Amino acid sequence: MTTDVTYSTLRPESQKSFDNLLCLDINIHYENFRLALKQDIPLTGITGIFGHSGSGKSTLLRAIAGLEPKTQGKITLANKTLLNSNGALFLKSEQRGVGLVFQNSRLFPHLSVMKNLNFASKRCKNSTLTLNEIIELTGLTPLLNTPVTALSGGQQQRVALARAILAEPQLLLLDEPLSALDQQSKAQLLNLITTIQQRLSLPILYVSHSLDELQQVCDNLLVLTNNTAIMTKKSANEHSAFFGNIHHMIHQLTQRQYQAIDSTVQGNIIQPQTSLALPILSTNNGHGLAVISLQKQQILLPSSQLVFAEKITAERLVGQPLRCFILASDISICLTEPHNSSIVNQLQGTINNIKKDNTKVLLSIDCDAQEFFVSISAYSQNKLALKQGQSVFLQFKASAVRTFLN
Ligand SMILES: Nc1ncnc2c1ncn2[C@@H]1O[C@H](COP(=O)(O)OP(=O)(O)OP(=O)(O)O)[C@@H](O)[C@H]1O
Repeated sequence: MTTDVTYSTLRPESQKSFDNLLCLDINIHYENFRLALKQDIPLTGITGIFGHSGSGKSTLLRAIAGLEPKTQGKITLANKTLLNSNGALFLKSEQRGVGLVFQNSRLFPHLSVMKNLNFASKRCKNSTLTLNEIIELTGLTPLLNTPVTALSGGQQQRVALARAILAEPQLLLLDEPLSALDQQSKAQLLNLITTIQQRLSLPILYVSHSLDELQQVCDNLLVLTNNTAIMTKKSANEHSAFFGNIHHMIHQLTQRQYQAIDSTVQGNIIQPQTSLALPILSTNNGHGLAVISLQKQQILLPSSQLVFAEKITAERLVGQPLRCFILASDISICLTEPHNSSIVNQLQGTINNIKKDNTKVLLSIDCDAQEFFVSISAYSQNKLALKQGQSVFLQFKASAVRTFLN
């Protein structure tokens, strides 16, 4: 059976400003797989690429990097044509201005860190940063004489990142860069990736099948899915729904899991959840709990969840947005304000929408203009006679508020 994957966005040509866009209009066909993608991606911040295993994430990065000779169509990067198969133009990988870091760092194993970097810097110069500045930025100074085979996975990935940015790419592609690392190294490397993006104003495309990871660092999300029922719909909105702000896209994916679509739909790809980026009011309320703020209400979570931003002092964390998520299954509903409960988070909200899926119900609830998702059984919905427009209380433990570290 051929897996036919078609992605499209329908923005009128006249409304495009190409200067700051990666424009993709491509077709890649293997014996059992076809990827068709029309999508413009802004060249700002970090864009996550998410999807099922086999949905074409790595193939897409390879096509952009010029490593996929079967790519048909057109790719332009800020007005520079990388590929135009009609005009028989296929820029070589090294001419594209695109850096690529894979899951495995692919360094020269017989050389030290410094020799790996020297080798790269002989072939390409970075006019913004010196080699020393890149070494400092990536925290490699103490490791320069170490053979790369003696480095941990996280350290090897830092060398791979340093090597990639030495070439001063216009776009950096990261293909599952954290997948071989432990949790602490993952958190450190995510910090480094964000720092690199900001210091160099370098747009990054970041492939991962970990939504937690993407939620932590991405501004936008492109979702690839071989869900032909969704992707072949004619409406422009349906198509553009697959690219957008990270939090919005996670909410879109959450809602889609409760839509009765035809049998071609593949299994669920995320756990239904509320994705948040809320300002920190306090890093510790005196009881080991941090406080983040909705407009009028507050959410408590374990202070230990703030470790992600470990280099920043507690005072500087206050006012910064914290990215976190709460699984829909971790929130319960109460009709009256719960006064005698050990559960620390109790938010008042209004039911916006109710979606049913056999025995499960997904409630979309507005709390201070923030959308929350709550999944309960159809039995509970009946018992409480929940209706659209009804005022309710959401309850969840501090530990239900998760960041990437949780
Ligand atoms: N050179 C190739 N020849 C034939 N089929 C290929 C080739 N490269 C990839 N494919 C097929 O293309 C499909 C997409 O593969 P790809 O590696 O891009 O998916 P992915 O989304 O990155 O998956 P994963 O998350 O598992 O890494 C798969 O079905 C794969 O078998």
